[in-house]
Amino acid sequence: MADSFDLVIIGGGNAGYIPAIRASQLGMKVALIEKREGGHLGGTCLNVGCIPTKALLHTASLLHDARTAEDYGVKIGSVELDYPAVAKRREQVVTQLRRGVQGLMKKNKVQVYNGVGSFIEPKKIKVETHDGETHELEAKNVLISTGSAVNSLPGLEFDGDRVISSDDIVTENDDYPESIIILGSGAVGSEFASMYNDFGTEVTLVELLDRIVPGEDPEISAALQKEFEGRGINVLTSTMADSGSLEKTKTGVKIKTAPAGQDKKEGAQEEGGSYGGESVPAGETGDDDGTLEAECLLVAVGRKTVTEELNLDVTNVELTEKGTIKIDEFYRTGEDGVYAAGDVIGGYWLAHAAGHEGIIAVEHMAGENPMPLDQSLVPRVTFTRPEVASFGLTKAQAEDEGYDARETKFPFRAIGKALIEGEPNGFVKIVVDSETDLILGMHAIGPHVTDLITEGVFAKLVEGTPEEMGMTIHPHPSLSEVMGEAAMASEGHPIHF
Ligand SMILES: Cc1cc2nc3c(=O)[nH]c(=O)nc-3n(C[C@H](O)[C@H](O)[C@H](O)COP(=O)(O)OP(=O)(O)OC[C@H]3O[C@@H](n4cnc5c(N)ncnc54)[C@H](O)[C@@H]3O)c2cc1C
Ligand SMILES: NC(=O)c1ccc[n+]([C@@H]2O[C@H](COP(=O)([O-])OP(=O)(O)OC[C@H]3O[C@@H](n4cnc5c(N)ncnc54)[C@H](O)[C@@H]3O)[C@@H](O)[C@H]2O)c1
Repeated sequence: MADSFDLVIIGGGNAGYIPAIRASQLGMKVALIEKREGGHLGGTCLNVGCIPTKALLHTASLLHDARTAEDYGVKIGSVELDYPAVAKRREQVVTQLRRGVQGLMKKNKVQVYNGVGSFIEPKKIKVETHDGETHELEAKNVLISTGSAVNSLPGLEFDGDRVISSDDIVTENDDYPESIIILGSGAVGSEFASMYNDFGTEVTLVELLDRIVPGEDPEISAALQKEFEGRGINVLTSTMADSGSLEKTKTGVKIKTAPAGQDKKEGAQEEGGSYGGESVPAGETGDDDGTLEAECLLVAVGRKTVTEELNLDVTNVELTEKGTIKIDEFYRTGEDGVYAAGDVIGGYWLAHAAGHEGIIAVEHMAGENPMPLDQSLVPRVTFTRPEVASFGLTKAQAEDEGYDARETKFPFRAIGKALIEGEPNGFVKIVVDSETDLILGMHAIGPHVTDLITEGVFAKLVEGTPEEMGMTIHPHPSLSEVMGEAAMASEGHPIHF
């Protein structure tokens, strides 16, 4: 006999377990299916994404602080990285959070199944467990949240040793490379470039487009590149790696690179680019024999959606050409009562976006009246040193959309706390509609901007103006003062610059 549920969710990442909790709060009987071995919930983000990477980046940041401690009058002596201990701590953090999510499922009476979920019929789901058991679940509604997985390029297939993915880095327990070539400078490529550079690894960052973090404001890309190069990272933009030339040697890899042709760049912009989408194949290079050599090659050119095991053919769920599931503003697919959220639908491939999308989907199922997600309110964050954060439109994008936009920039070097913390580089930009004085976007690089950006998002959410942000009293001395100053600068009266 099939078990019956108000909602069956396939995929236990942010777009799955978070809406499971919300659905339970709304009185639904919920089942959550997760295929990861060990039944670990939390998806990419908790197991191989946000959390383990940020744990590693925290160590990188501590290393940097320890190496520069003498500038602040603290003598530490020799500073060394104990990688097995770093990996152990990373795992402790991940394990503790996994337990937390498991506990939340229990608390919210969500029935968790560990196995592969697939459609038998649009409202009948099969779970095949790893030890060969099968369960059938009847569902009034289904939420597909099967997420995304690492994606390589033809000729650069992952081998876990010389040609590696982000999954390999965050599950490595013993060692880290002395040198690395990183293909792709989106969030994955740039964060690992920053981390390995702090670890002491020799890093070459190769980007097909003409600037790194190409999804960000061009001035942010230029500022990050300057910081990276100042730290000794070899940054190659407008550069194409020839996958056919890959050679695995006794000690590592060799690959040829050449200037990227315009056609390839356009392909990358259309199909991939930072924050989601499909990657473009690494093509042939020209005559220039710019051979790169390193211990390993990280391919970080975007991810692919996971839908193969779902047996979508028995439903009216449709896929786009890029393999993402087609949805409407409430995340309804083409099949009545079947919704989809998270990386599997494309858009911003970010954990916080995934969770919000899933919540809107289940609130809609429950007959609540959720507001559709405003994409311009999704903060985009990159945890490099220095950090990058943004939301909404750049000035150029705003003008393309017909706004009479004005842009103002305020530097961190005019903020006392930034000097105290030894982080004077960076700035916050605010883009405003000159006609209405409403905020259209913010773009920031510098200390803790991944935290600071939320103030701007909230101001935009409540249709606040820079005038009101400027009137908000920011504690002194704090980094948050940069937000108030940027807002006052937008009104033509910054105080400290
Ligand atoms: C290295 C890295 C770092 C990142 N850092 C950040 C960050 O700092 N901040 C941020 O916002 N985002 C970050 N992201 C992106 C973030 O991880 C994703 O946007 C987020 O995990 C998407 O959540 P999701 O639930 O849609 O998909 P996923 O997290 O991919 O979860 C999908 C789940 O579904 C399961 N599944 C798939 N098919 C089936 C099936 N048929 N049956 C049962 N289960 C199935 C999978 O095992 C998986 O657990 C990072 C990503 C990577 C790779
Ligand atoms: N801090 C965060 O929020 C965070 C961290 C990591 C990952 N993520 C998410 O995970 C997803 C995957 O990240 P990603 O960085 O792998 O993908 P991405 O799409 O963000 O960036 C891929 C980059 O690779 C470049 N590229 C494509 N083909 C190339 C080639 N052949 N050679 C060189 N460069 C090439 C693209 O131009 C682009 O800059 C993203 O959507 C991102 O939002 C988020």
